[in-house]
Amino acid sequence: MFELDVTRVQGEFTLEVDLRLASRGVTALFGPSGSGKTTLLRLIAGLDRPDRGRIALEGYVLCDTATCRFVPVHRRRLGIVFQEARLFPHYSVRGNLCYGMRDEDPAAVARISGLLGIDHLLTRMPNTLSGGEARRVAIGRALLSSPRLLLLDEPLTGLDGARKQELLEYLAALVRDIDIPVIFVSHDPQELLAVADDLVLLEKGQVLAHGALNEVLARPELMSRLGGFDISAMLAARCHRHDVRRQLSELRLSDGQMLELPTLDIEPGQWLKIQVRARDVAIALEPVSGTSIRNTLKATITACQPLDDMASVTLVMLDAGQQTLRALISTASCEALGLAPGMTVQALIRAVSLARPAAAPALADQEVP
Ligand SMILES: Nc1ncnc2c1ncn2[C@@H]1O[C@H](COP(=O)(O)OP(=O)(O)OP(=O)(O)O)[C@@H](O)[C@H]1O
Repeated sequence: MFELDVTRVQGEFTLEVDLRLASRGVTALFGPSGSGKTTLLRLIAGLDRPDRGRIALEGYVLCDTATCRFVPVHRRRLGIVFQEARLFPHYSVRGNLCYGMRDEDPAAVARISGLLGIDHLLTRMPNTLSGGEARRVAIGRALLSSPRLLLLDEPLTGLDGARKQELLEYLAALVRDIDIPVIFVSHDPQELLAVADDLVLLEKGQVLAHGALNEVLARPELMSRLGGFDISAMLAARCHRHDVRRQLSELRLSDGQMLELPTLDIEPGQWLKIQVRARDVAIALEPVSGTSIRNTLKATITACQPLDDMASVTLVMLDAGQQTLRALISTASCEALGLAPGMTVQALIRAVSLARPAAAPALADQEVP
């Protein structure tokens, strides 16, 4: 477990955070500009000291003001990747990758460079690399130093669309392969949806919410604070087949229900997560015909909750084959249909609204529901 219980005052601003993060997986730090993300990252890295508090990783204390313990940045064994790659210009890519390794381990270099797609760059010098390639090398170097924790501070910022997408794909695959906690700071909801397991929402130096990404995204009281996220659900589904003529992919949920969406680049048989935005889900009491909506899922209502900041809109929580789905409908419709927990309804979802989060990889076996 990664324990963070720190306070730091900077002028008018106070960061006050008390968090327990998982030992594995990606925790996204999200919050508006000035909410304290960088301040927190600098405390974890050991670039600044808290005024009060303790930071411990798997019981190893990095900092504790009560006992005056402070492990300096170079002895924390953290992998840190900033917005800019900061490679050593006089070392080759291989030299950069091996820089922080205690003993050179060709098998580890081969594994990480394979995962990051930089095998062909190993003899090149940093000034010959593109921005995206240099970031991949920086991430590889951070990982090969056998860190206890990986800190990624907006590692994709400033890359153009194609390079960003490419690096996101490598990153999404990589973070599933490593066995240390990863803290990922980003302003971009699509990046976080692709790589994060958990989300910490910061505001004015305080933790407003912390939990599994899917659960935090579903909390109606956070809707206005989550900016670009929208309320959504992530459904795990298996690619059943592709219909080339109609340019659609058919997916099946674990209970056998089917979804159709524009063709996905995934092999039949593979599992993946699909983002379903609550505002793209409508509800009917009975199966409907004569509609353009291609997807109908039978679901049970588990809760109906008007939004705190918009009472004319109700969030309906649904259970579809033991997966949570959400629908945002008008409170007037909710009342007119008499919707209530326990009712079985039809959730209608437009095919074109369904999306696989950018670069989200196929699910690993242990993630399949
Ligand atoms: N040295 C300092 N002295 C006084 N205030 C500071 C100092 N450094 C940062 N702050 C303030 O602390 C607050 C948190 O800043 P921080 O950089 O952690 O935010 P952030 O969430 O990373 O923002 P961004 O998304 O814009 O990078 C801001 O109000 C900032 O002005």
